[in-house]
Amino acid sequence: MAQRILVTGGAGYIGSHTCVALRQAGYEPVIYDNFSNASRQVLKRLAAICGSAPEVIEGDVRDRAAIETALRSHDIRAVIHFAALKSASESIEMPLAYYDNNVHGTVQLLSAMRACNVASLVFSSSAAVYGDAERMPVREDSQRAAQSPYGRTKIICEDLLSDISRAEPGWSIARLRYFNPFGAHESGLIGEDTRGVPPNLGPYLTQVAAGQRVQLSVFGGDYDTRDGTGVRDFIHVVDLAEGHIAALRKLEGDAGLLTVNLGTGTGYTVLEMIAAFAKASGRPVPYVIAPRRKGDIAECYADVSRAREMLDWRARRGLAEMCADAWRWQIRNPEGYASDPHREKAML
Ligand SMILES: O=c1ccn([C@@H]2O[C@H](COP(=O)(O)OP(=O)(O)O[C@H]3O[C@H](CO)[C@H](O)[C@H](O)[C@H]3O)[C@@H](O)[C@H]2O)c(=O)[nH]1
Repeated sequence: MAQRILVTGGAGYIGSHTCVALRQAGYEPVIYDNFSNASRQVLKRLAAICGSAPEVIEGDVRDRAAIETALRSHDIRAVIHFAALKSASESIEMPLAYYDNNVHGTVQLLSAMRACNVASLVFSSSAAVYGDAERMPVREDSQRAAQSPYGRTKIICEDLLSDISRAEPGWSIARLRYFNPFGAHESGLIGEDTRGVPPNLGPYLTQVAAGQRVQLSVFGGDYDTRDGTGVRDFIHVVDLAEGHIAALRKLEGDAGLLTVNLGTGTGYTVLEMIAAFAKASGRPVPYVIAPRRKGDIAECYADVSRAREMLDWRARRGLAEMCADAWRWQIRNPEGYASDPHREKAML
């Protein structure tokens, strides 16, 4: 029987793509999600892609008893822990919610896992832990210095995981530091469903190209980069999802603690992203250069050598594919998962 993997936050953007990758790799994902920032529609879409929907448990990661029940009743072997709040800017306004969901949630999850003898964990960390790193591409052993409460919750969880793995050697833990996910599954059935004003470049760009927003504000045109705008490592969400399978496989072999960047190793500027997206969509992307955004850094892209060596994984999809897939998702789902149900029926 396929090994069952509990995927907290499995109905979210990266989580849903990881459920597809898990099925393709012969695992059985069990989604654990409180749907606070995800749609139940994703389940139908996963069924259309995978042949059947994964099992779903509606629950909160801060509910230790509910996680224990989920782990025991589904004979779970490992956990991929996505469930968290993820907006750096929002975290500045509401730090307590971030510490509660991200740190307290992880403590509860780990306690439940220990009680149930489930000792294999893939943890969602972020390039946000690096802050304004001195050297690019940034290596895993760079100093961490987060710029936001969100980034600090990730550092605290990373430290918690290293302390636990030192104290209790039975654990197998991968801390994966994601760079900037973009794109969607090639089917156009699952993608990033942003509620309200998108805080990140990818969905904002997509909505401007679709005519849902008038123009993009480019935050800062005077950085010390090749065209003055910020540089980031945009990674196709399906590549990112596949990185989790590589990590899971690695954990099956060795106990211990791994920390790995999941990026492409290539940085693109905001203006390069705009040009690539305009090309992929065939639509103009009006923009204006605006003041720098508070807390932003000039550039951040990954050193990917450890991912290659330790996980035998690398990103395979390029910028054009990322943009084309994001655009397909957008035009098929102009309102995200809340799009017209008749239209949805026609798609499935
Ligand atoms: O409307 C926008 C949105 C973004 N940007 C620019 O686009 C780049 C990327 O910004 P994002 O908000 O998309 O992503 P960040 O790199 O700021 O942060 C994201 O990636 C980080 C990891 O690198 C963390 O995970 C963080 O939580 C997540 O929001 C930055 O130069 C930003 O200034 C714009 O110019 N206009």
